[in-house]
Amino acid sequence: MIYTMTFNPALDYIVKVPGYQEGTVNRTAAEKIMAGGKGVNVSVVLQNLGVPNTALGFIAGFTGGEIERILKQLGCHTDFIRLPDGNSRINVKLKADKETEINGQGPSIPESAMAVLYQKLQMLKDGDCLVLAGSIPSGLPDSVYCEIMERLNGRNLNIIVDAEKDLLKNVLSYHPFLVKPNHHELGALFGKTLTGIKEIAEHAYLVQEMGARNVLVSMAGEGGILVTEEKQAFFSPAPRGKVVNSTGAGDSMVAGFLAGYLDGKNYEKAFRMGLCAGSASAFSTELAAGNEIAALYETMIKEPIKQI
Ligand SMILES: Nc1ncnc2c1ncn2[C@@H]1O[C@H](COP(=O)(O)OP(=O)(O)OP(=O)(O)O)[C@@H](O)[C@H]1O
Ligand SMILES: O=P(O)(O)OC[C@@]1(O)O[C@H](CO)[C@@H](O)[C@@H]1O
Repeated sequence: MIYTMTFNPALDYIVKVPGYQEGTVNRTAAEKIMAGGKGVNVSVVLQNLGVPNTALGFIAGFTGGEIERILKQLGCHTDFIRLPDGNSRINVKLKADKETEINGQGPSIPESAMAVLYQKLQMLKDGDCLVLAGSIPSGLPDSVYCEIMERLNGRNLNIIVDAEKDLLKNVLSYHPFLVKPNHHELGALFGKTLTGIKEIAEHAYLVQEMGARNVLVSMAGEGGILVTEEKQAFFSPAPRGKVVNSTGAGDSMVAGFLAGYLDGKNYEKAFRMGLCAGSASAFSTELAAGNEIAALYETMIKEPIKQI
């Protein structure tokens, strides 16, 4: 079974505001509310690919209720912990000439709720996957993903981490199965701006030396790089298409990678599926549907993936 864990789920309020101007009243040309948060998005895309999974996390208030309702409507299985106070955040995604995001802080998570989470995680069995994805509400320490991995140490689990800065750095020594920074996040780990495939791949190898088993680096429209535990490195450009909404492209990539990997344990297939799921979401108003991912995969399978 696959579990996704989102500490800070959100309602994503996606607004199109052509000609947006600061300091004045702007009117939207289109708007949409979606359930969001990185682990939540992974769950939705896995579900769209027909891969059973459970979305774990904390929700609060009327916004939390709406997140759960939307996910159920999409056919997702959820097992959220309800917090006593506050509201799950609303993250604003402003699509104008440039894309601007305002992500909320989210409700605080009391120790009693953390205890319920740790209890719940005891249900994970050998062979299960756990996706730890997204930021954590302020008030929780940057070591919280480590704490989870520490408690699960010794079990035969595949743990995937999609996080940045110390939240990511701290888990590496626990040997996660996969980490998926984008190339900016990868550079930030080393206090650098990375350019070019060679430099990005070299730093992906460094992250592997720090403990990650597999490192998948997403590069938005430039594609991605995968460094595997078999010491192979692949680069592929992204499938071509018209970008409509790239929110959640990275999460879709994680879902596609996992779905591809679990179907035959082949890293090249997993990488292709990751790229296709990421791009299919970027080319769609919502997160990618299974048939949209499959259609890109059919095109992409005709081209060999470059080993670097
Ligand atoms: N402009 C684009 N054109 C084609 N594919 C794209 C584009 N943007 C994203 N993708 C696809 O999605 C994958 C992940 O994108 P990206 O690197 O933007 O992830 P991310 O930064 O984690 O995104 P997010 O935080 O918005 O989920 C890319 O590797 C690519 O396959
Ligand atoms: O604030 P975080 O947890 O880093 O990111 C949250 C978020 O921006 O990530 C998803 C896209 O990847 C969105 O659904 C959501 O709003």
